[in-house]
Amino acid sequence: MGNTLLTIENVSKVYGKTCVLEPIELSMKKSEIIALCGGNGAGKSTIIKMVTGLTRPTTGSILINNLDWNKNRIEYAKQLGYMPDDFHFQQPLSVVEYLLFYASLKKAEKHVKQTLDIVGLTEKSDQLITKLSKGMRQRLLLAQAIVSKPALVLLDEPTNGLDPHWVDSFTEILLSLKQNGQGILFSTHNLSVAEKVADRVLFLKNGAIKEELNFEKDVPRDLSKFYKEVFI
Ligand SMILES: Nc1ncnc2c1ncn2[C@@H]1O[C@H](COP(=O)(O)OP(=O)(O)OP(=O)(O)O)[C@@H](O)[C@H]1O
Repeated sequence: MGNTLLTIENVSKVYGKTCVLEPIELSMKKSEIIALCGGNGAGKSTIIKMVTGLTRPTTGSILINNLDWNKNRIEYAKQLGYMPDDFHFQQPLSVVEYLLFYASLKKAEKHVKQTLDIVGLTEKSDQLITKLSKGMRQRLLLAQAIVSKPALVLLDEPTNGLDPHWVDSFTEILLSLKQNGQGILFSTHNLSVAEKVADRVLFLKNGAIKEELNFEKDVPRDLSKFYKEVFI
């Protein structure tokens, strides 16, 4: 259990009469990066939202650092940072005010300046968040997810809207989080990002994990070829 960060056991999700996620099992180590890939509606966001605690699983259990959301939500929440796939900023806050607010929830105000620097938003600190471009919004959402240096970083489609420079920087940011001992579970349609950073890639289809590639076991990193052969 010592090196285990996340344990997902027999977790499924049913909405009404529709099963959108078959029971899955996943054990993730500290410092591990896992990418969830698969077509639209495959179940990637559902998994991530269940790990955050925002959506409850229909069956099964999820533990982060051996903590159970059902038993201690506050300690559970402290373990994670979450970047949603879409978020519409409505509050009349500046970039730095927004990040300070989220940082204060986790007593991480001292990391705000450094985090704005990491995501390249220092110069935009005083800009209203409602006036940010899509890519800048994404970078602010990433900042919000990593500012408290959580043990587990959950990112839903983090590279959506990022320009090529920031896609590259994003991969570097993830690798530096890994170096810090943080684990990352993220969903992506960007197979080259998954290839570059992930230790493991899980391929989902119709609410089930169909394939898993473990790069630690020397699988060649050509996901687009693999994806075409298996999924199209
Ligand atoms: N609140 C909900 N009520 C009913 N069905 C839902 C709800 N949220 C998601 N679903 C369904 O669950 C399935 C999986 O959705 P999910 O958002 O997890 O897919 P995804 O793999 O993240 O897709 P995408 O790549 O399009 O973001 C879809 O069929 C979706 O319609």
